[in-house]
Amino acid sequence: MKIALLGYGKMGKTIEQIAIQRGHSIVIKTNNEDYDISKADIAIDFSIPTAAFNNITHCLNNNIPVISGTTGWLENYDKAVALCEEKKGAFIYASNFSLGVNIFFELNNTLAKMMHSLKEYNVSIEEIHHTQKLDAPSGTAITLANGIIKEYSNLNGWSLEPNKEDALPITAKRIDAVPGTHTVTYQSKVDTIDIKHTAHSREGFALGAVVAAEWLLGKTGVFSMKDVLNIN
Ligand SMILES: NC(=O)C1=CN([C@@H]2O[C@H](COP(=O)(O)OP(=O)(O)OC[C@H]3O[C@@H](n4cnc5c(N)ncnc54)[C@H](OP(=O)(O)O)[C@@H]3O)[C@@H](O)[C@H]2O)C=CC1
Ligand SMILES: O=C(O)C1=N[C@H](C(=O)O)C[C@H](O)C1
Repeated sequence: MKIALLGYGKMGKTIEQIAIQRGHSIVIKTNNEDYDISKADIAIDFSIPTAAFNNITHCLNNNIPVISGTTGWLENYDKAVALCEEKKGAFIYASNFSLGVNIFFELNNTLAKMMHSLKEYNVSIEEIHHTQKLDAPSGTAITLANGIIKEYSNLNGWSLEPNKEDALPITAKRIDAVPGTHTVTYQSKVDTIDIKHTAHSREGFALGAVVAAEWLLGKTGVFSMKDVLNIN
């Protein structure tokens, strides 16, 4: 595949290495909006929250399938979906492309189904990332929170404030070069249940994005990593 890398930062560079190892070529690598997308078979956007939606719409308007891993732009997700459907294009967004985190999402959903009626446990999320991260909480933490909130009728959303009524608390920590650690905790007076995913590098995210691009090429529609990984 001829791949356009929209965003050539930490993730763009890791994706480049893995894509080349898997026999693909990189025809565009850019850190701005000045590129000729018609040269590419598919685009992979790992840019910044304020640029992702423009990159995605530019691809869809030019009939180029697009993968986006950029977080912090989801207020425009429904518009991206509508445009993809209108143009009969192909689009995947995932807050986290790694296989391990997508399994962790399923564990989180199952655990929330088991815990929601046990009122002695309080649920919370902690995420830890490197200090260069622009958004908080992480996209992955938001996906985890949504998986929990849909099981809890007393939770109306999530909050970075610790004691907000009706909200699932998320703590976001920024430490040195941490690639991404997520912990979901259920705490009672007598015990604690934690489930935790720790990324050791960016390779898992990058491999998942390339696998998603390979899977998406030739398809039409809006998909998720559950489709790519054939989960459920
Ligand atoms: N879904 C997943 O699995 C993962 C998602 N992410 C997300 O991916 C995004 C990128 O992460 P990361 O690579 O670590 O961040 P970086 O800051 O290292 O890279 C982002 C790059 O985007 C560039 N950029 C700025 N404006 C544009 C534009 N208009 N078009 C294209 N590129 C642009 C930046 O350039 P400049 O520095 O010049 O501004 C920078 O090089 C983040 O939102 C992060 O949360 C990260 C890891 C995994
Ligand atoms: O910015 C990052 O680095 C990461 N961002 C994603 C997120 O916001 O969840 C995925 C991963 O945790 C790394």
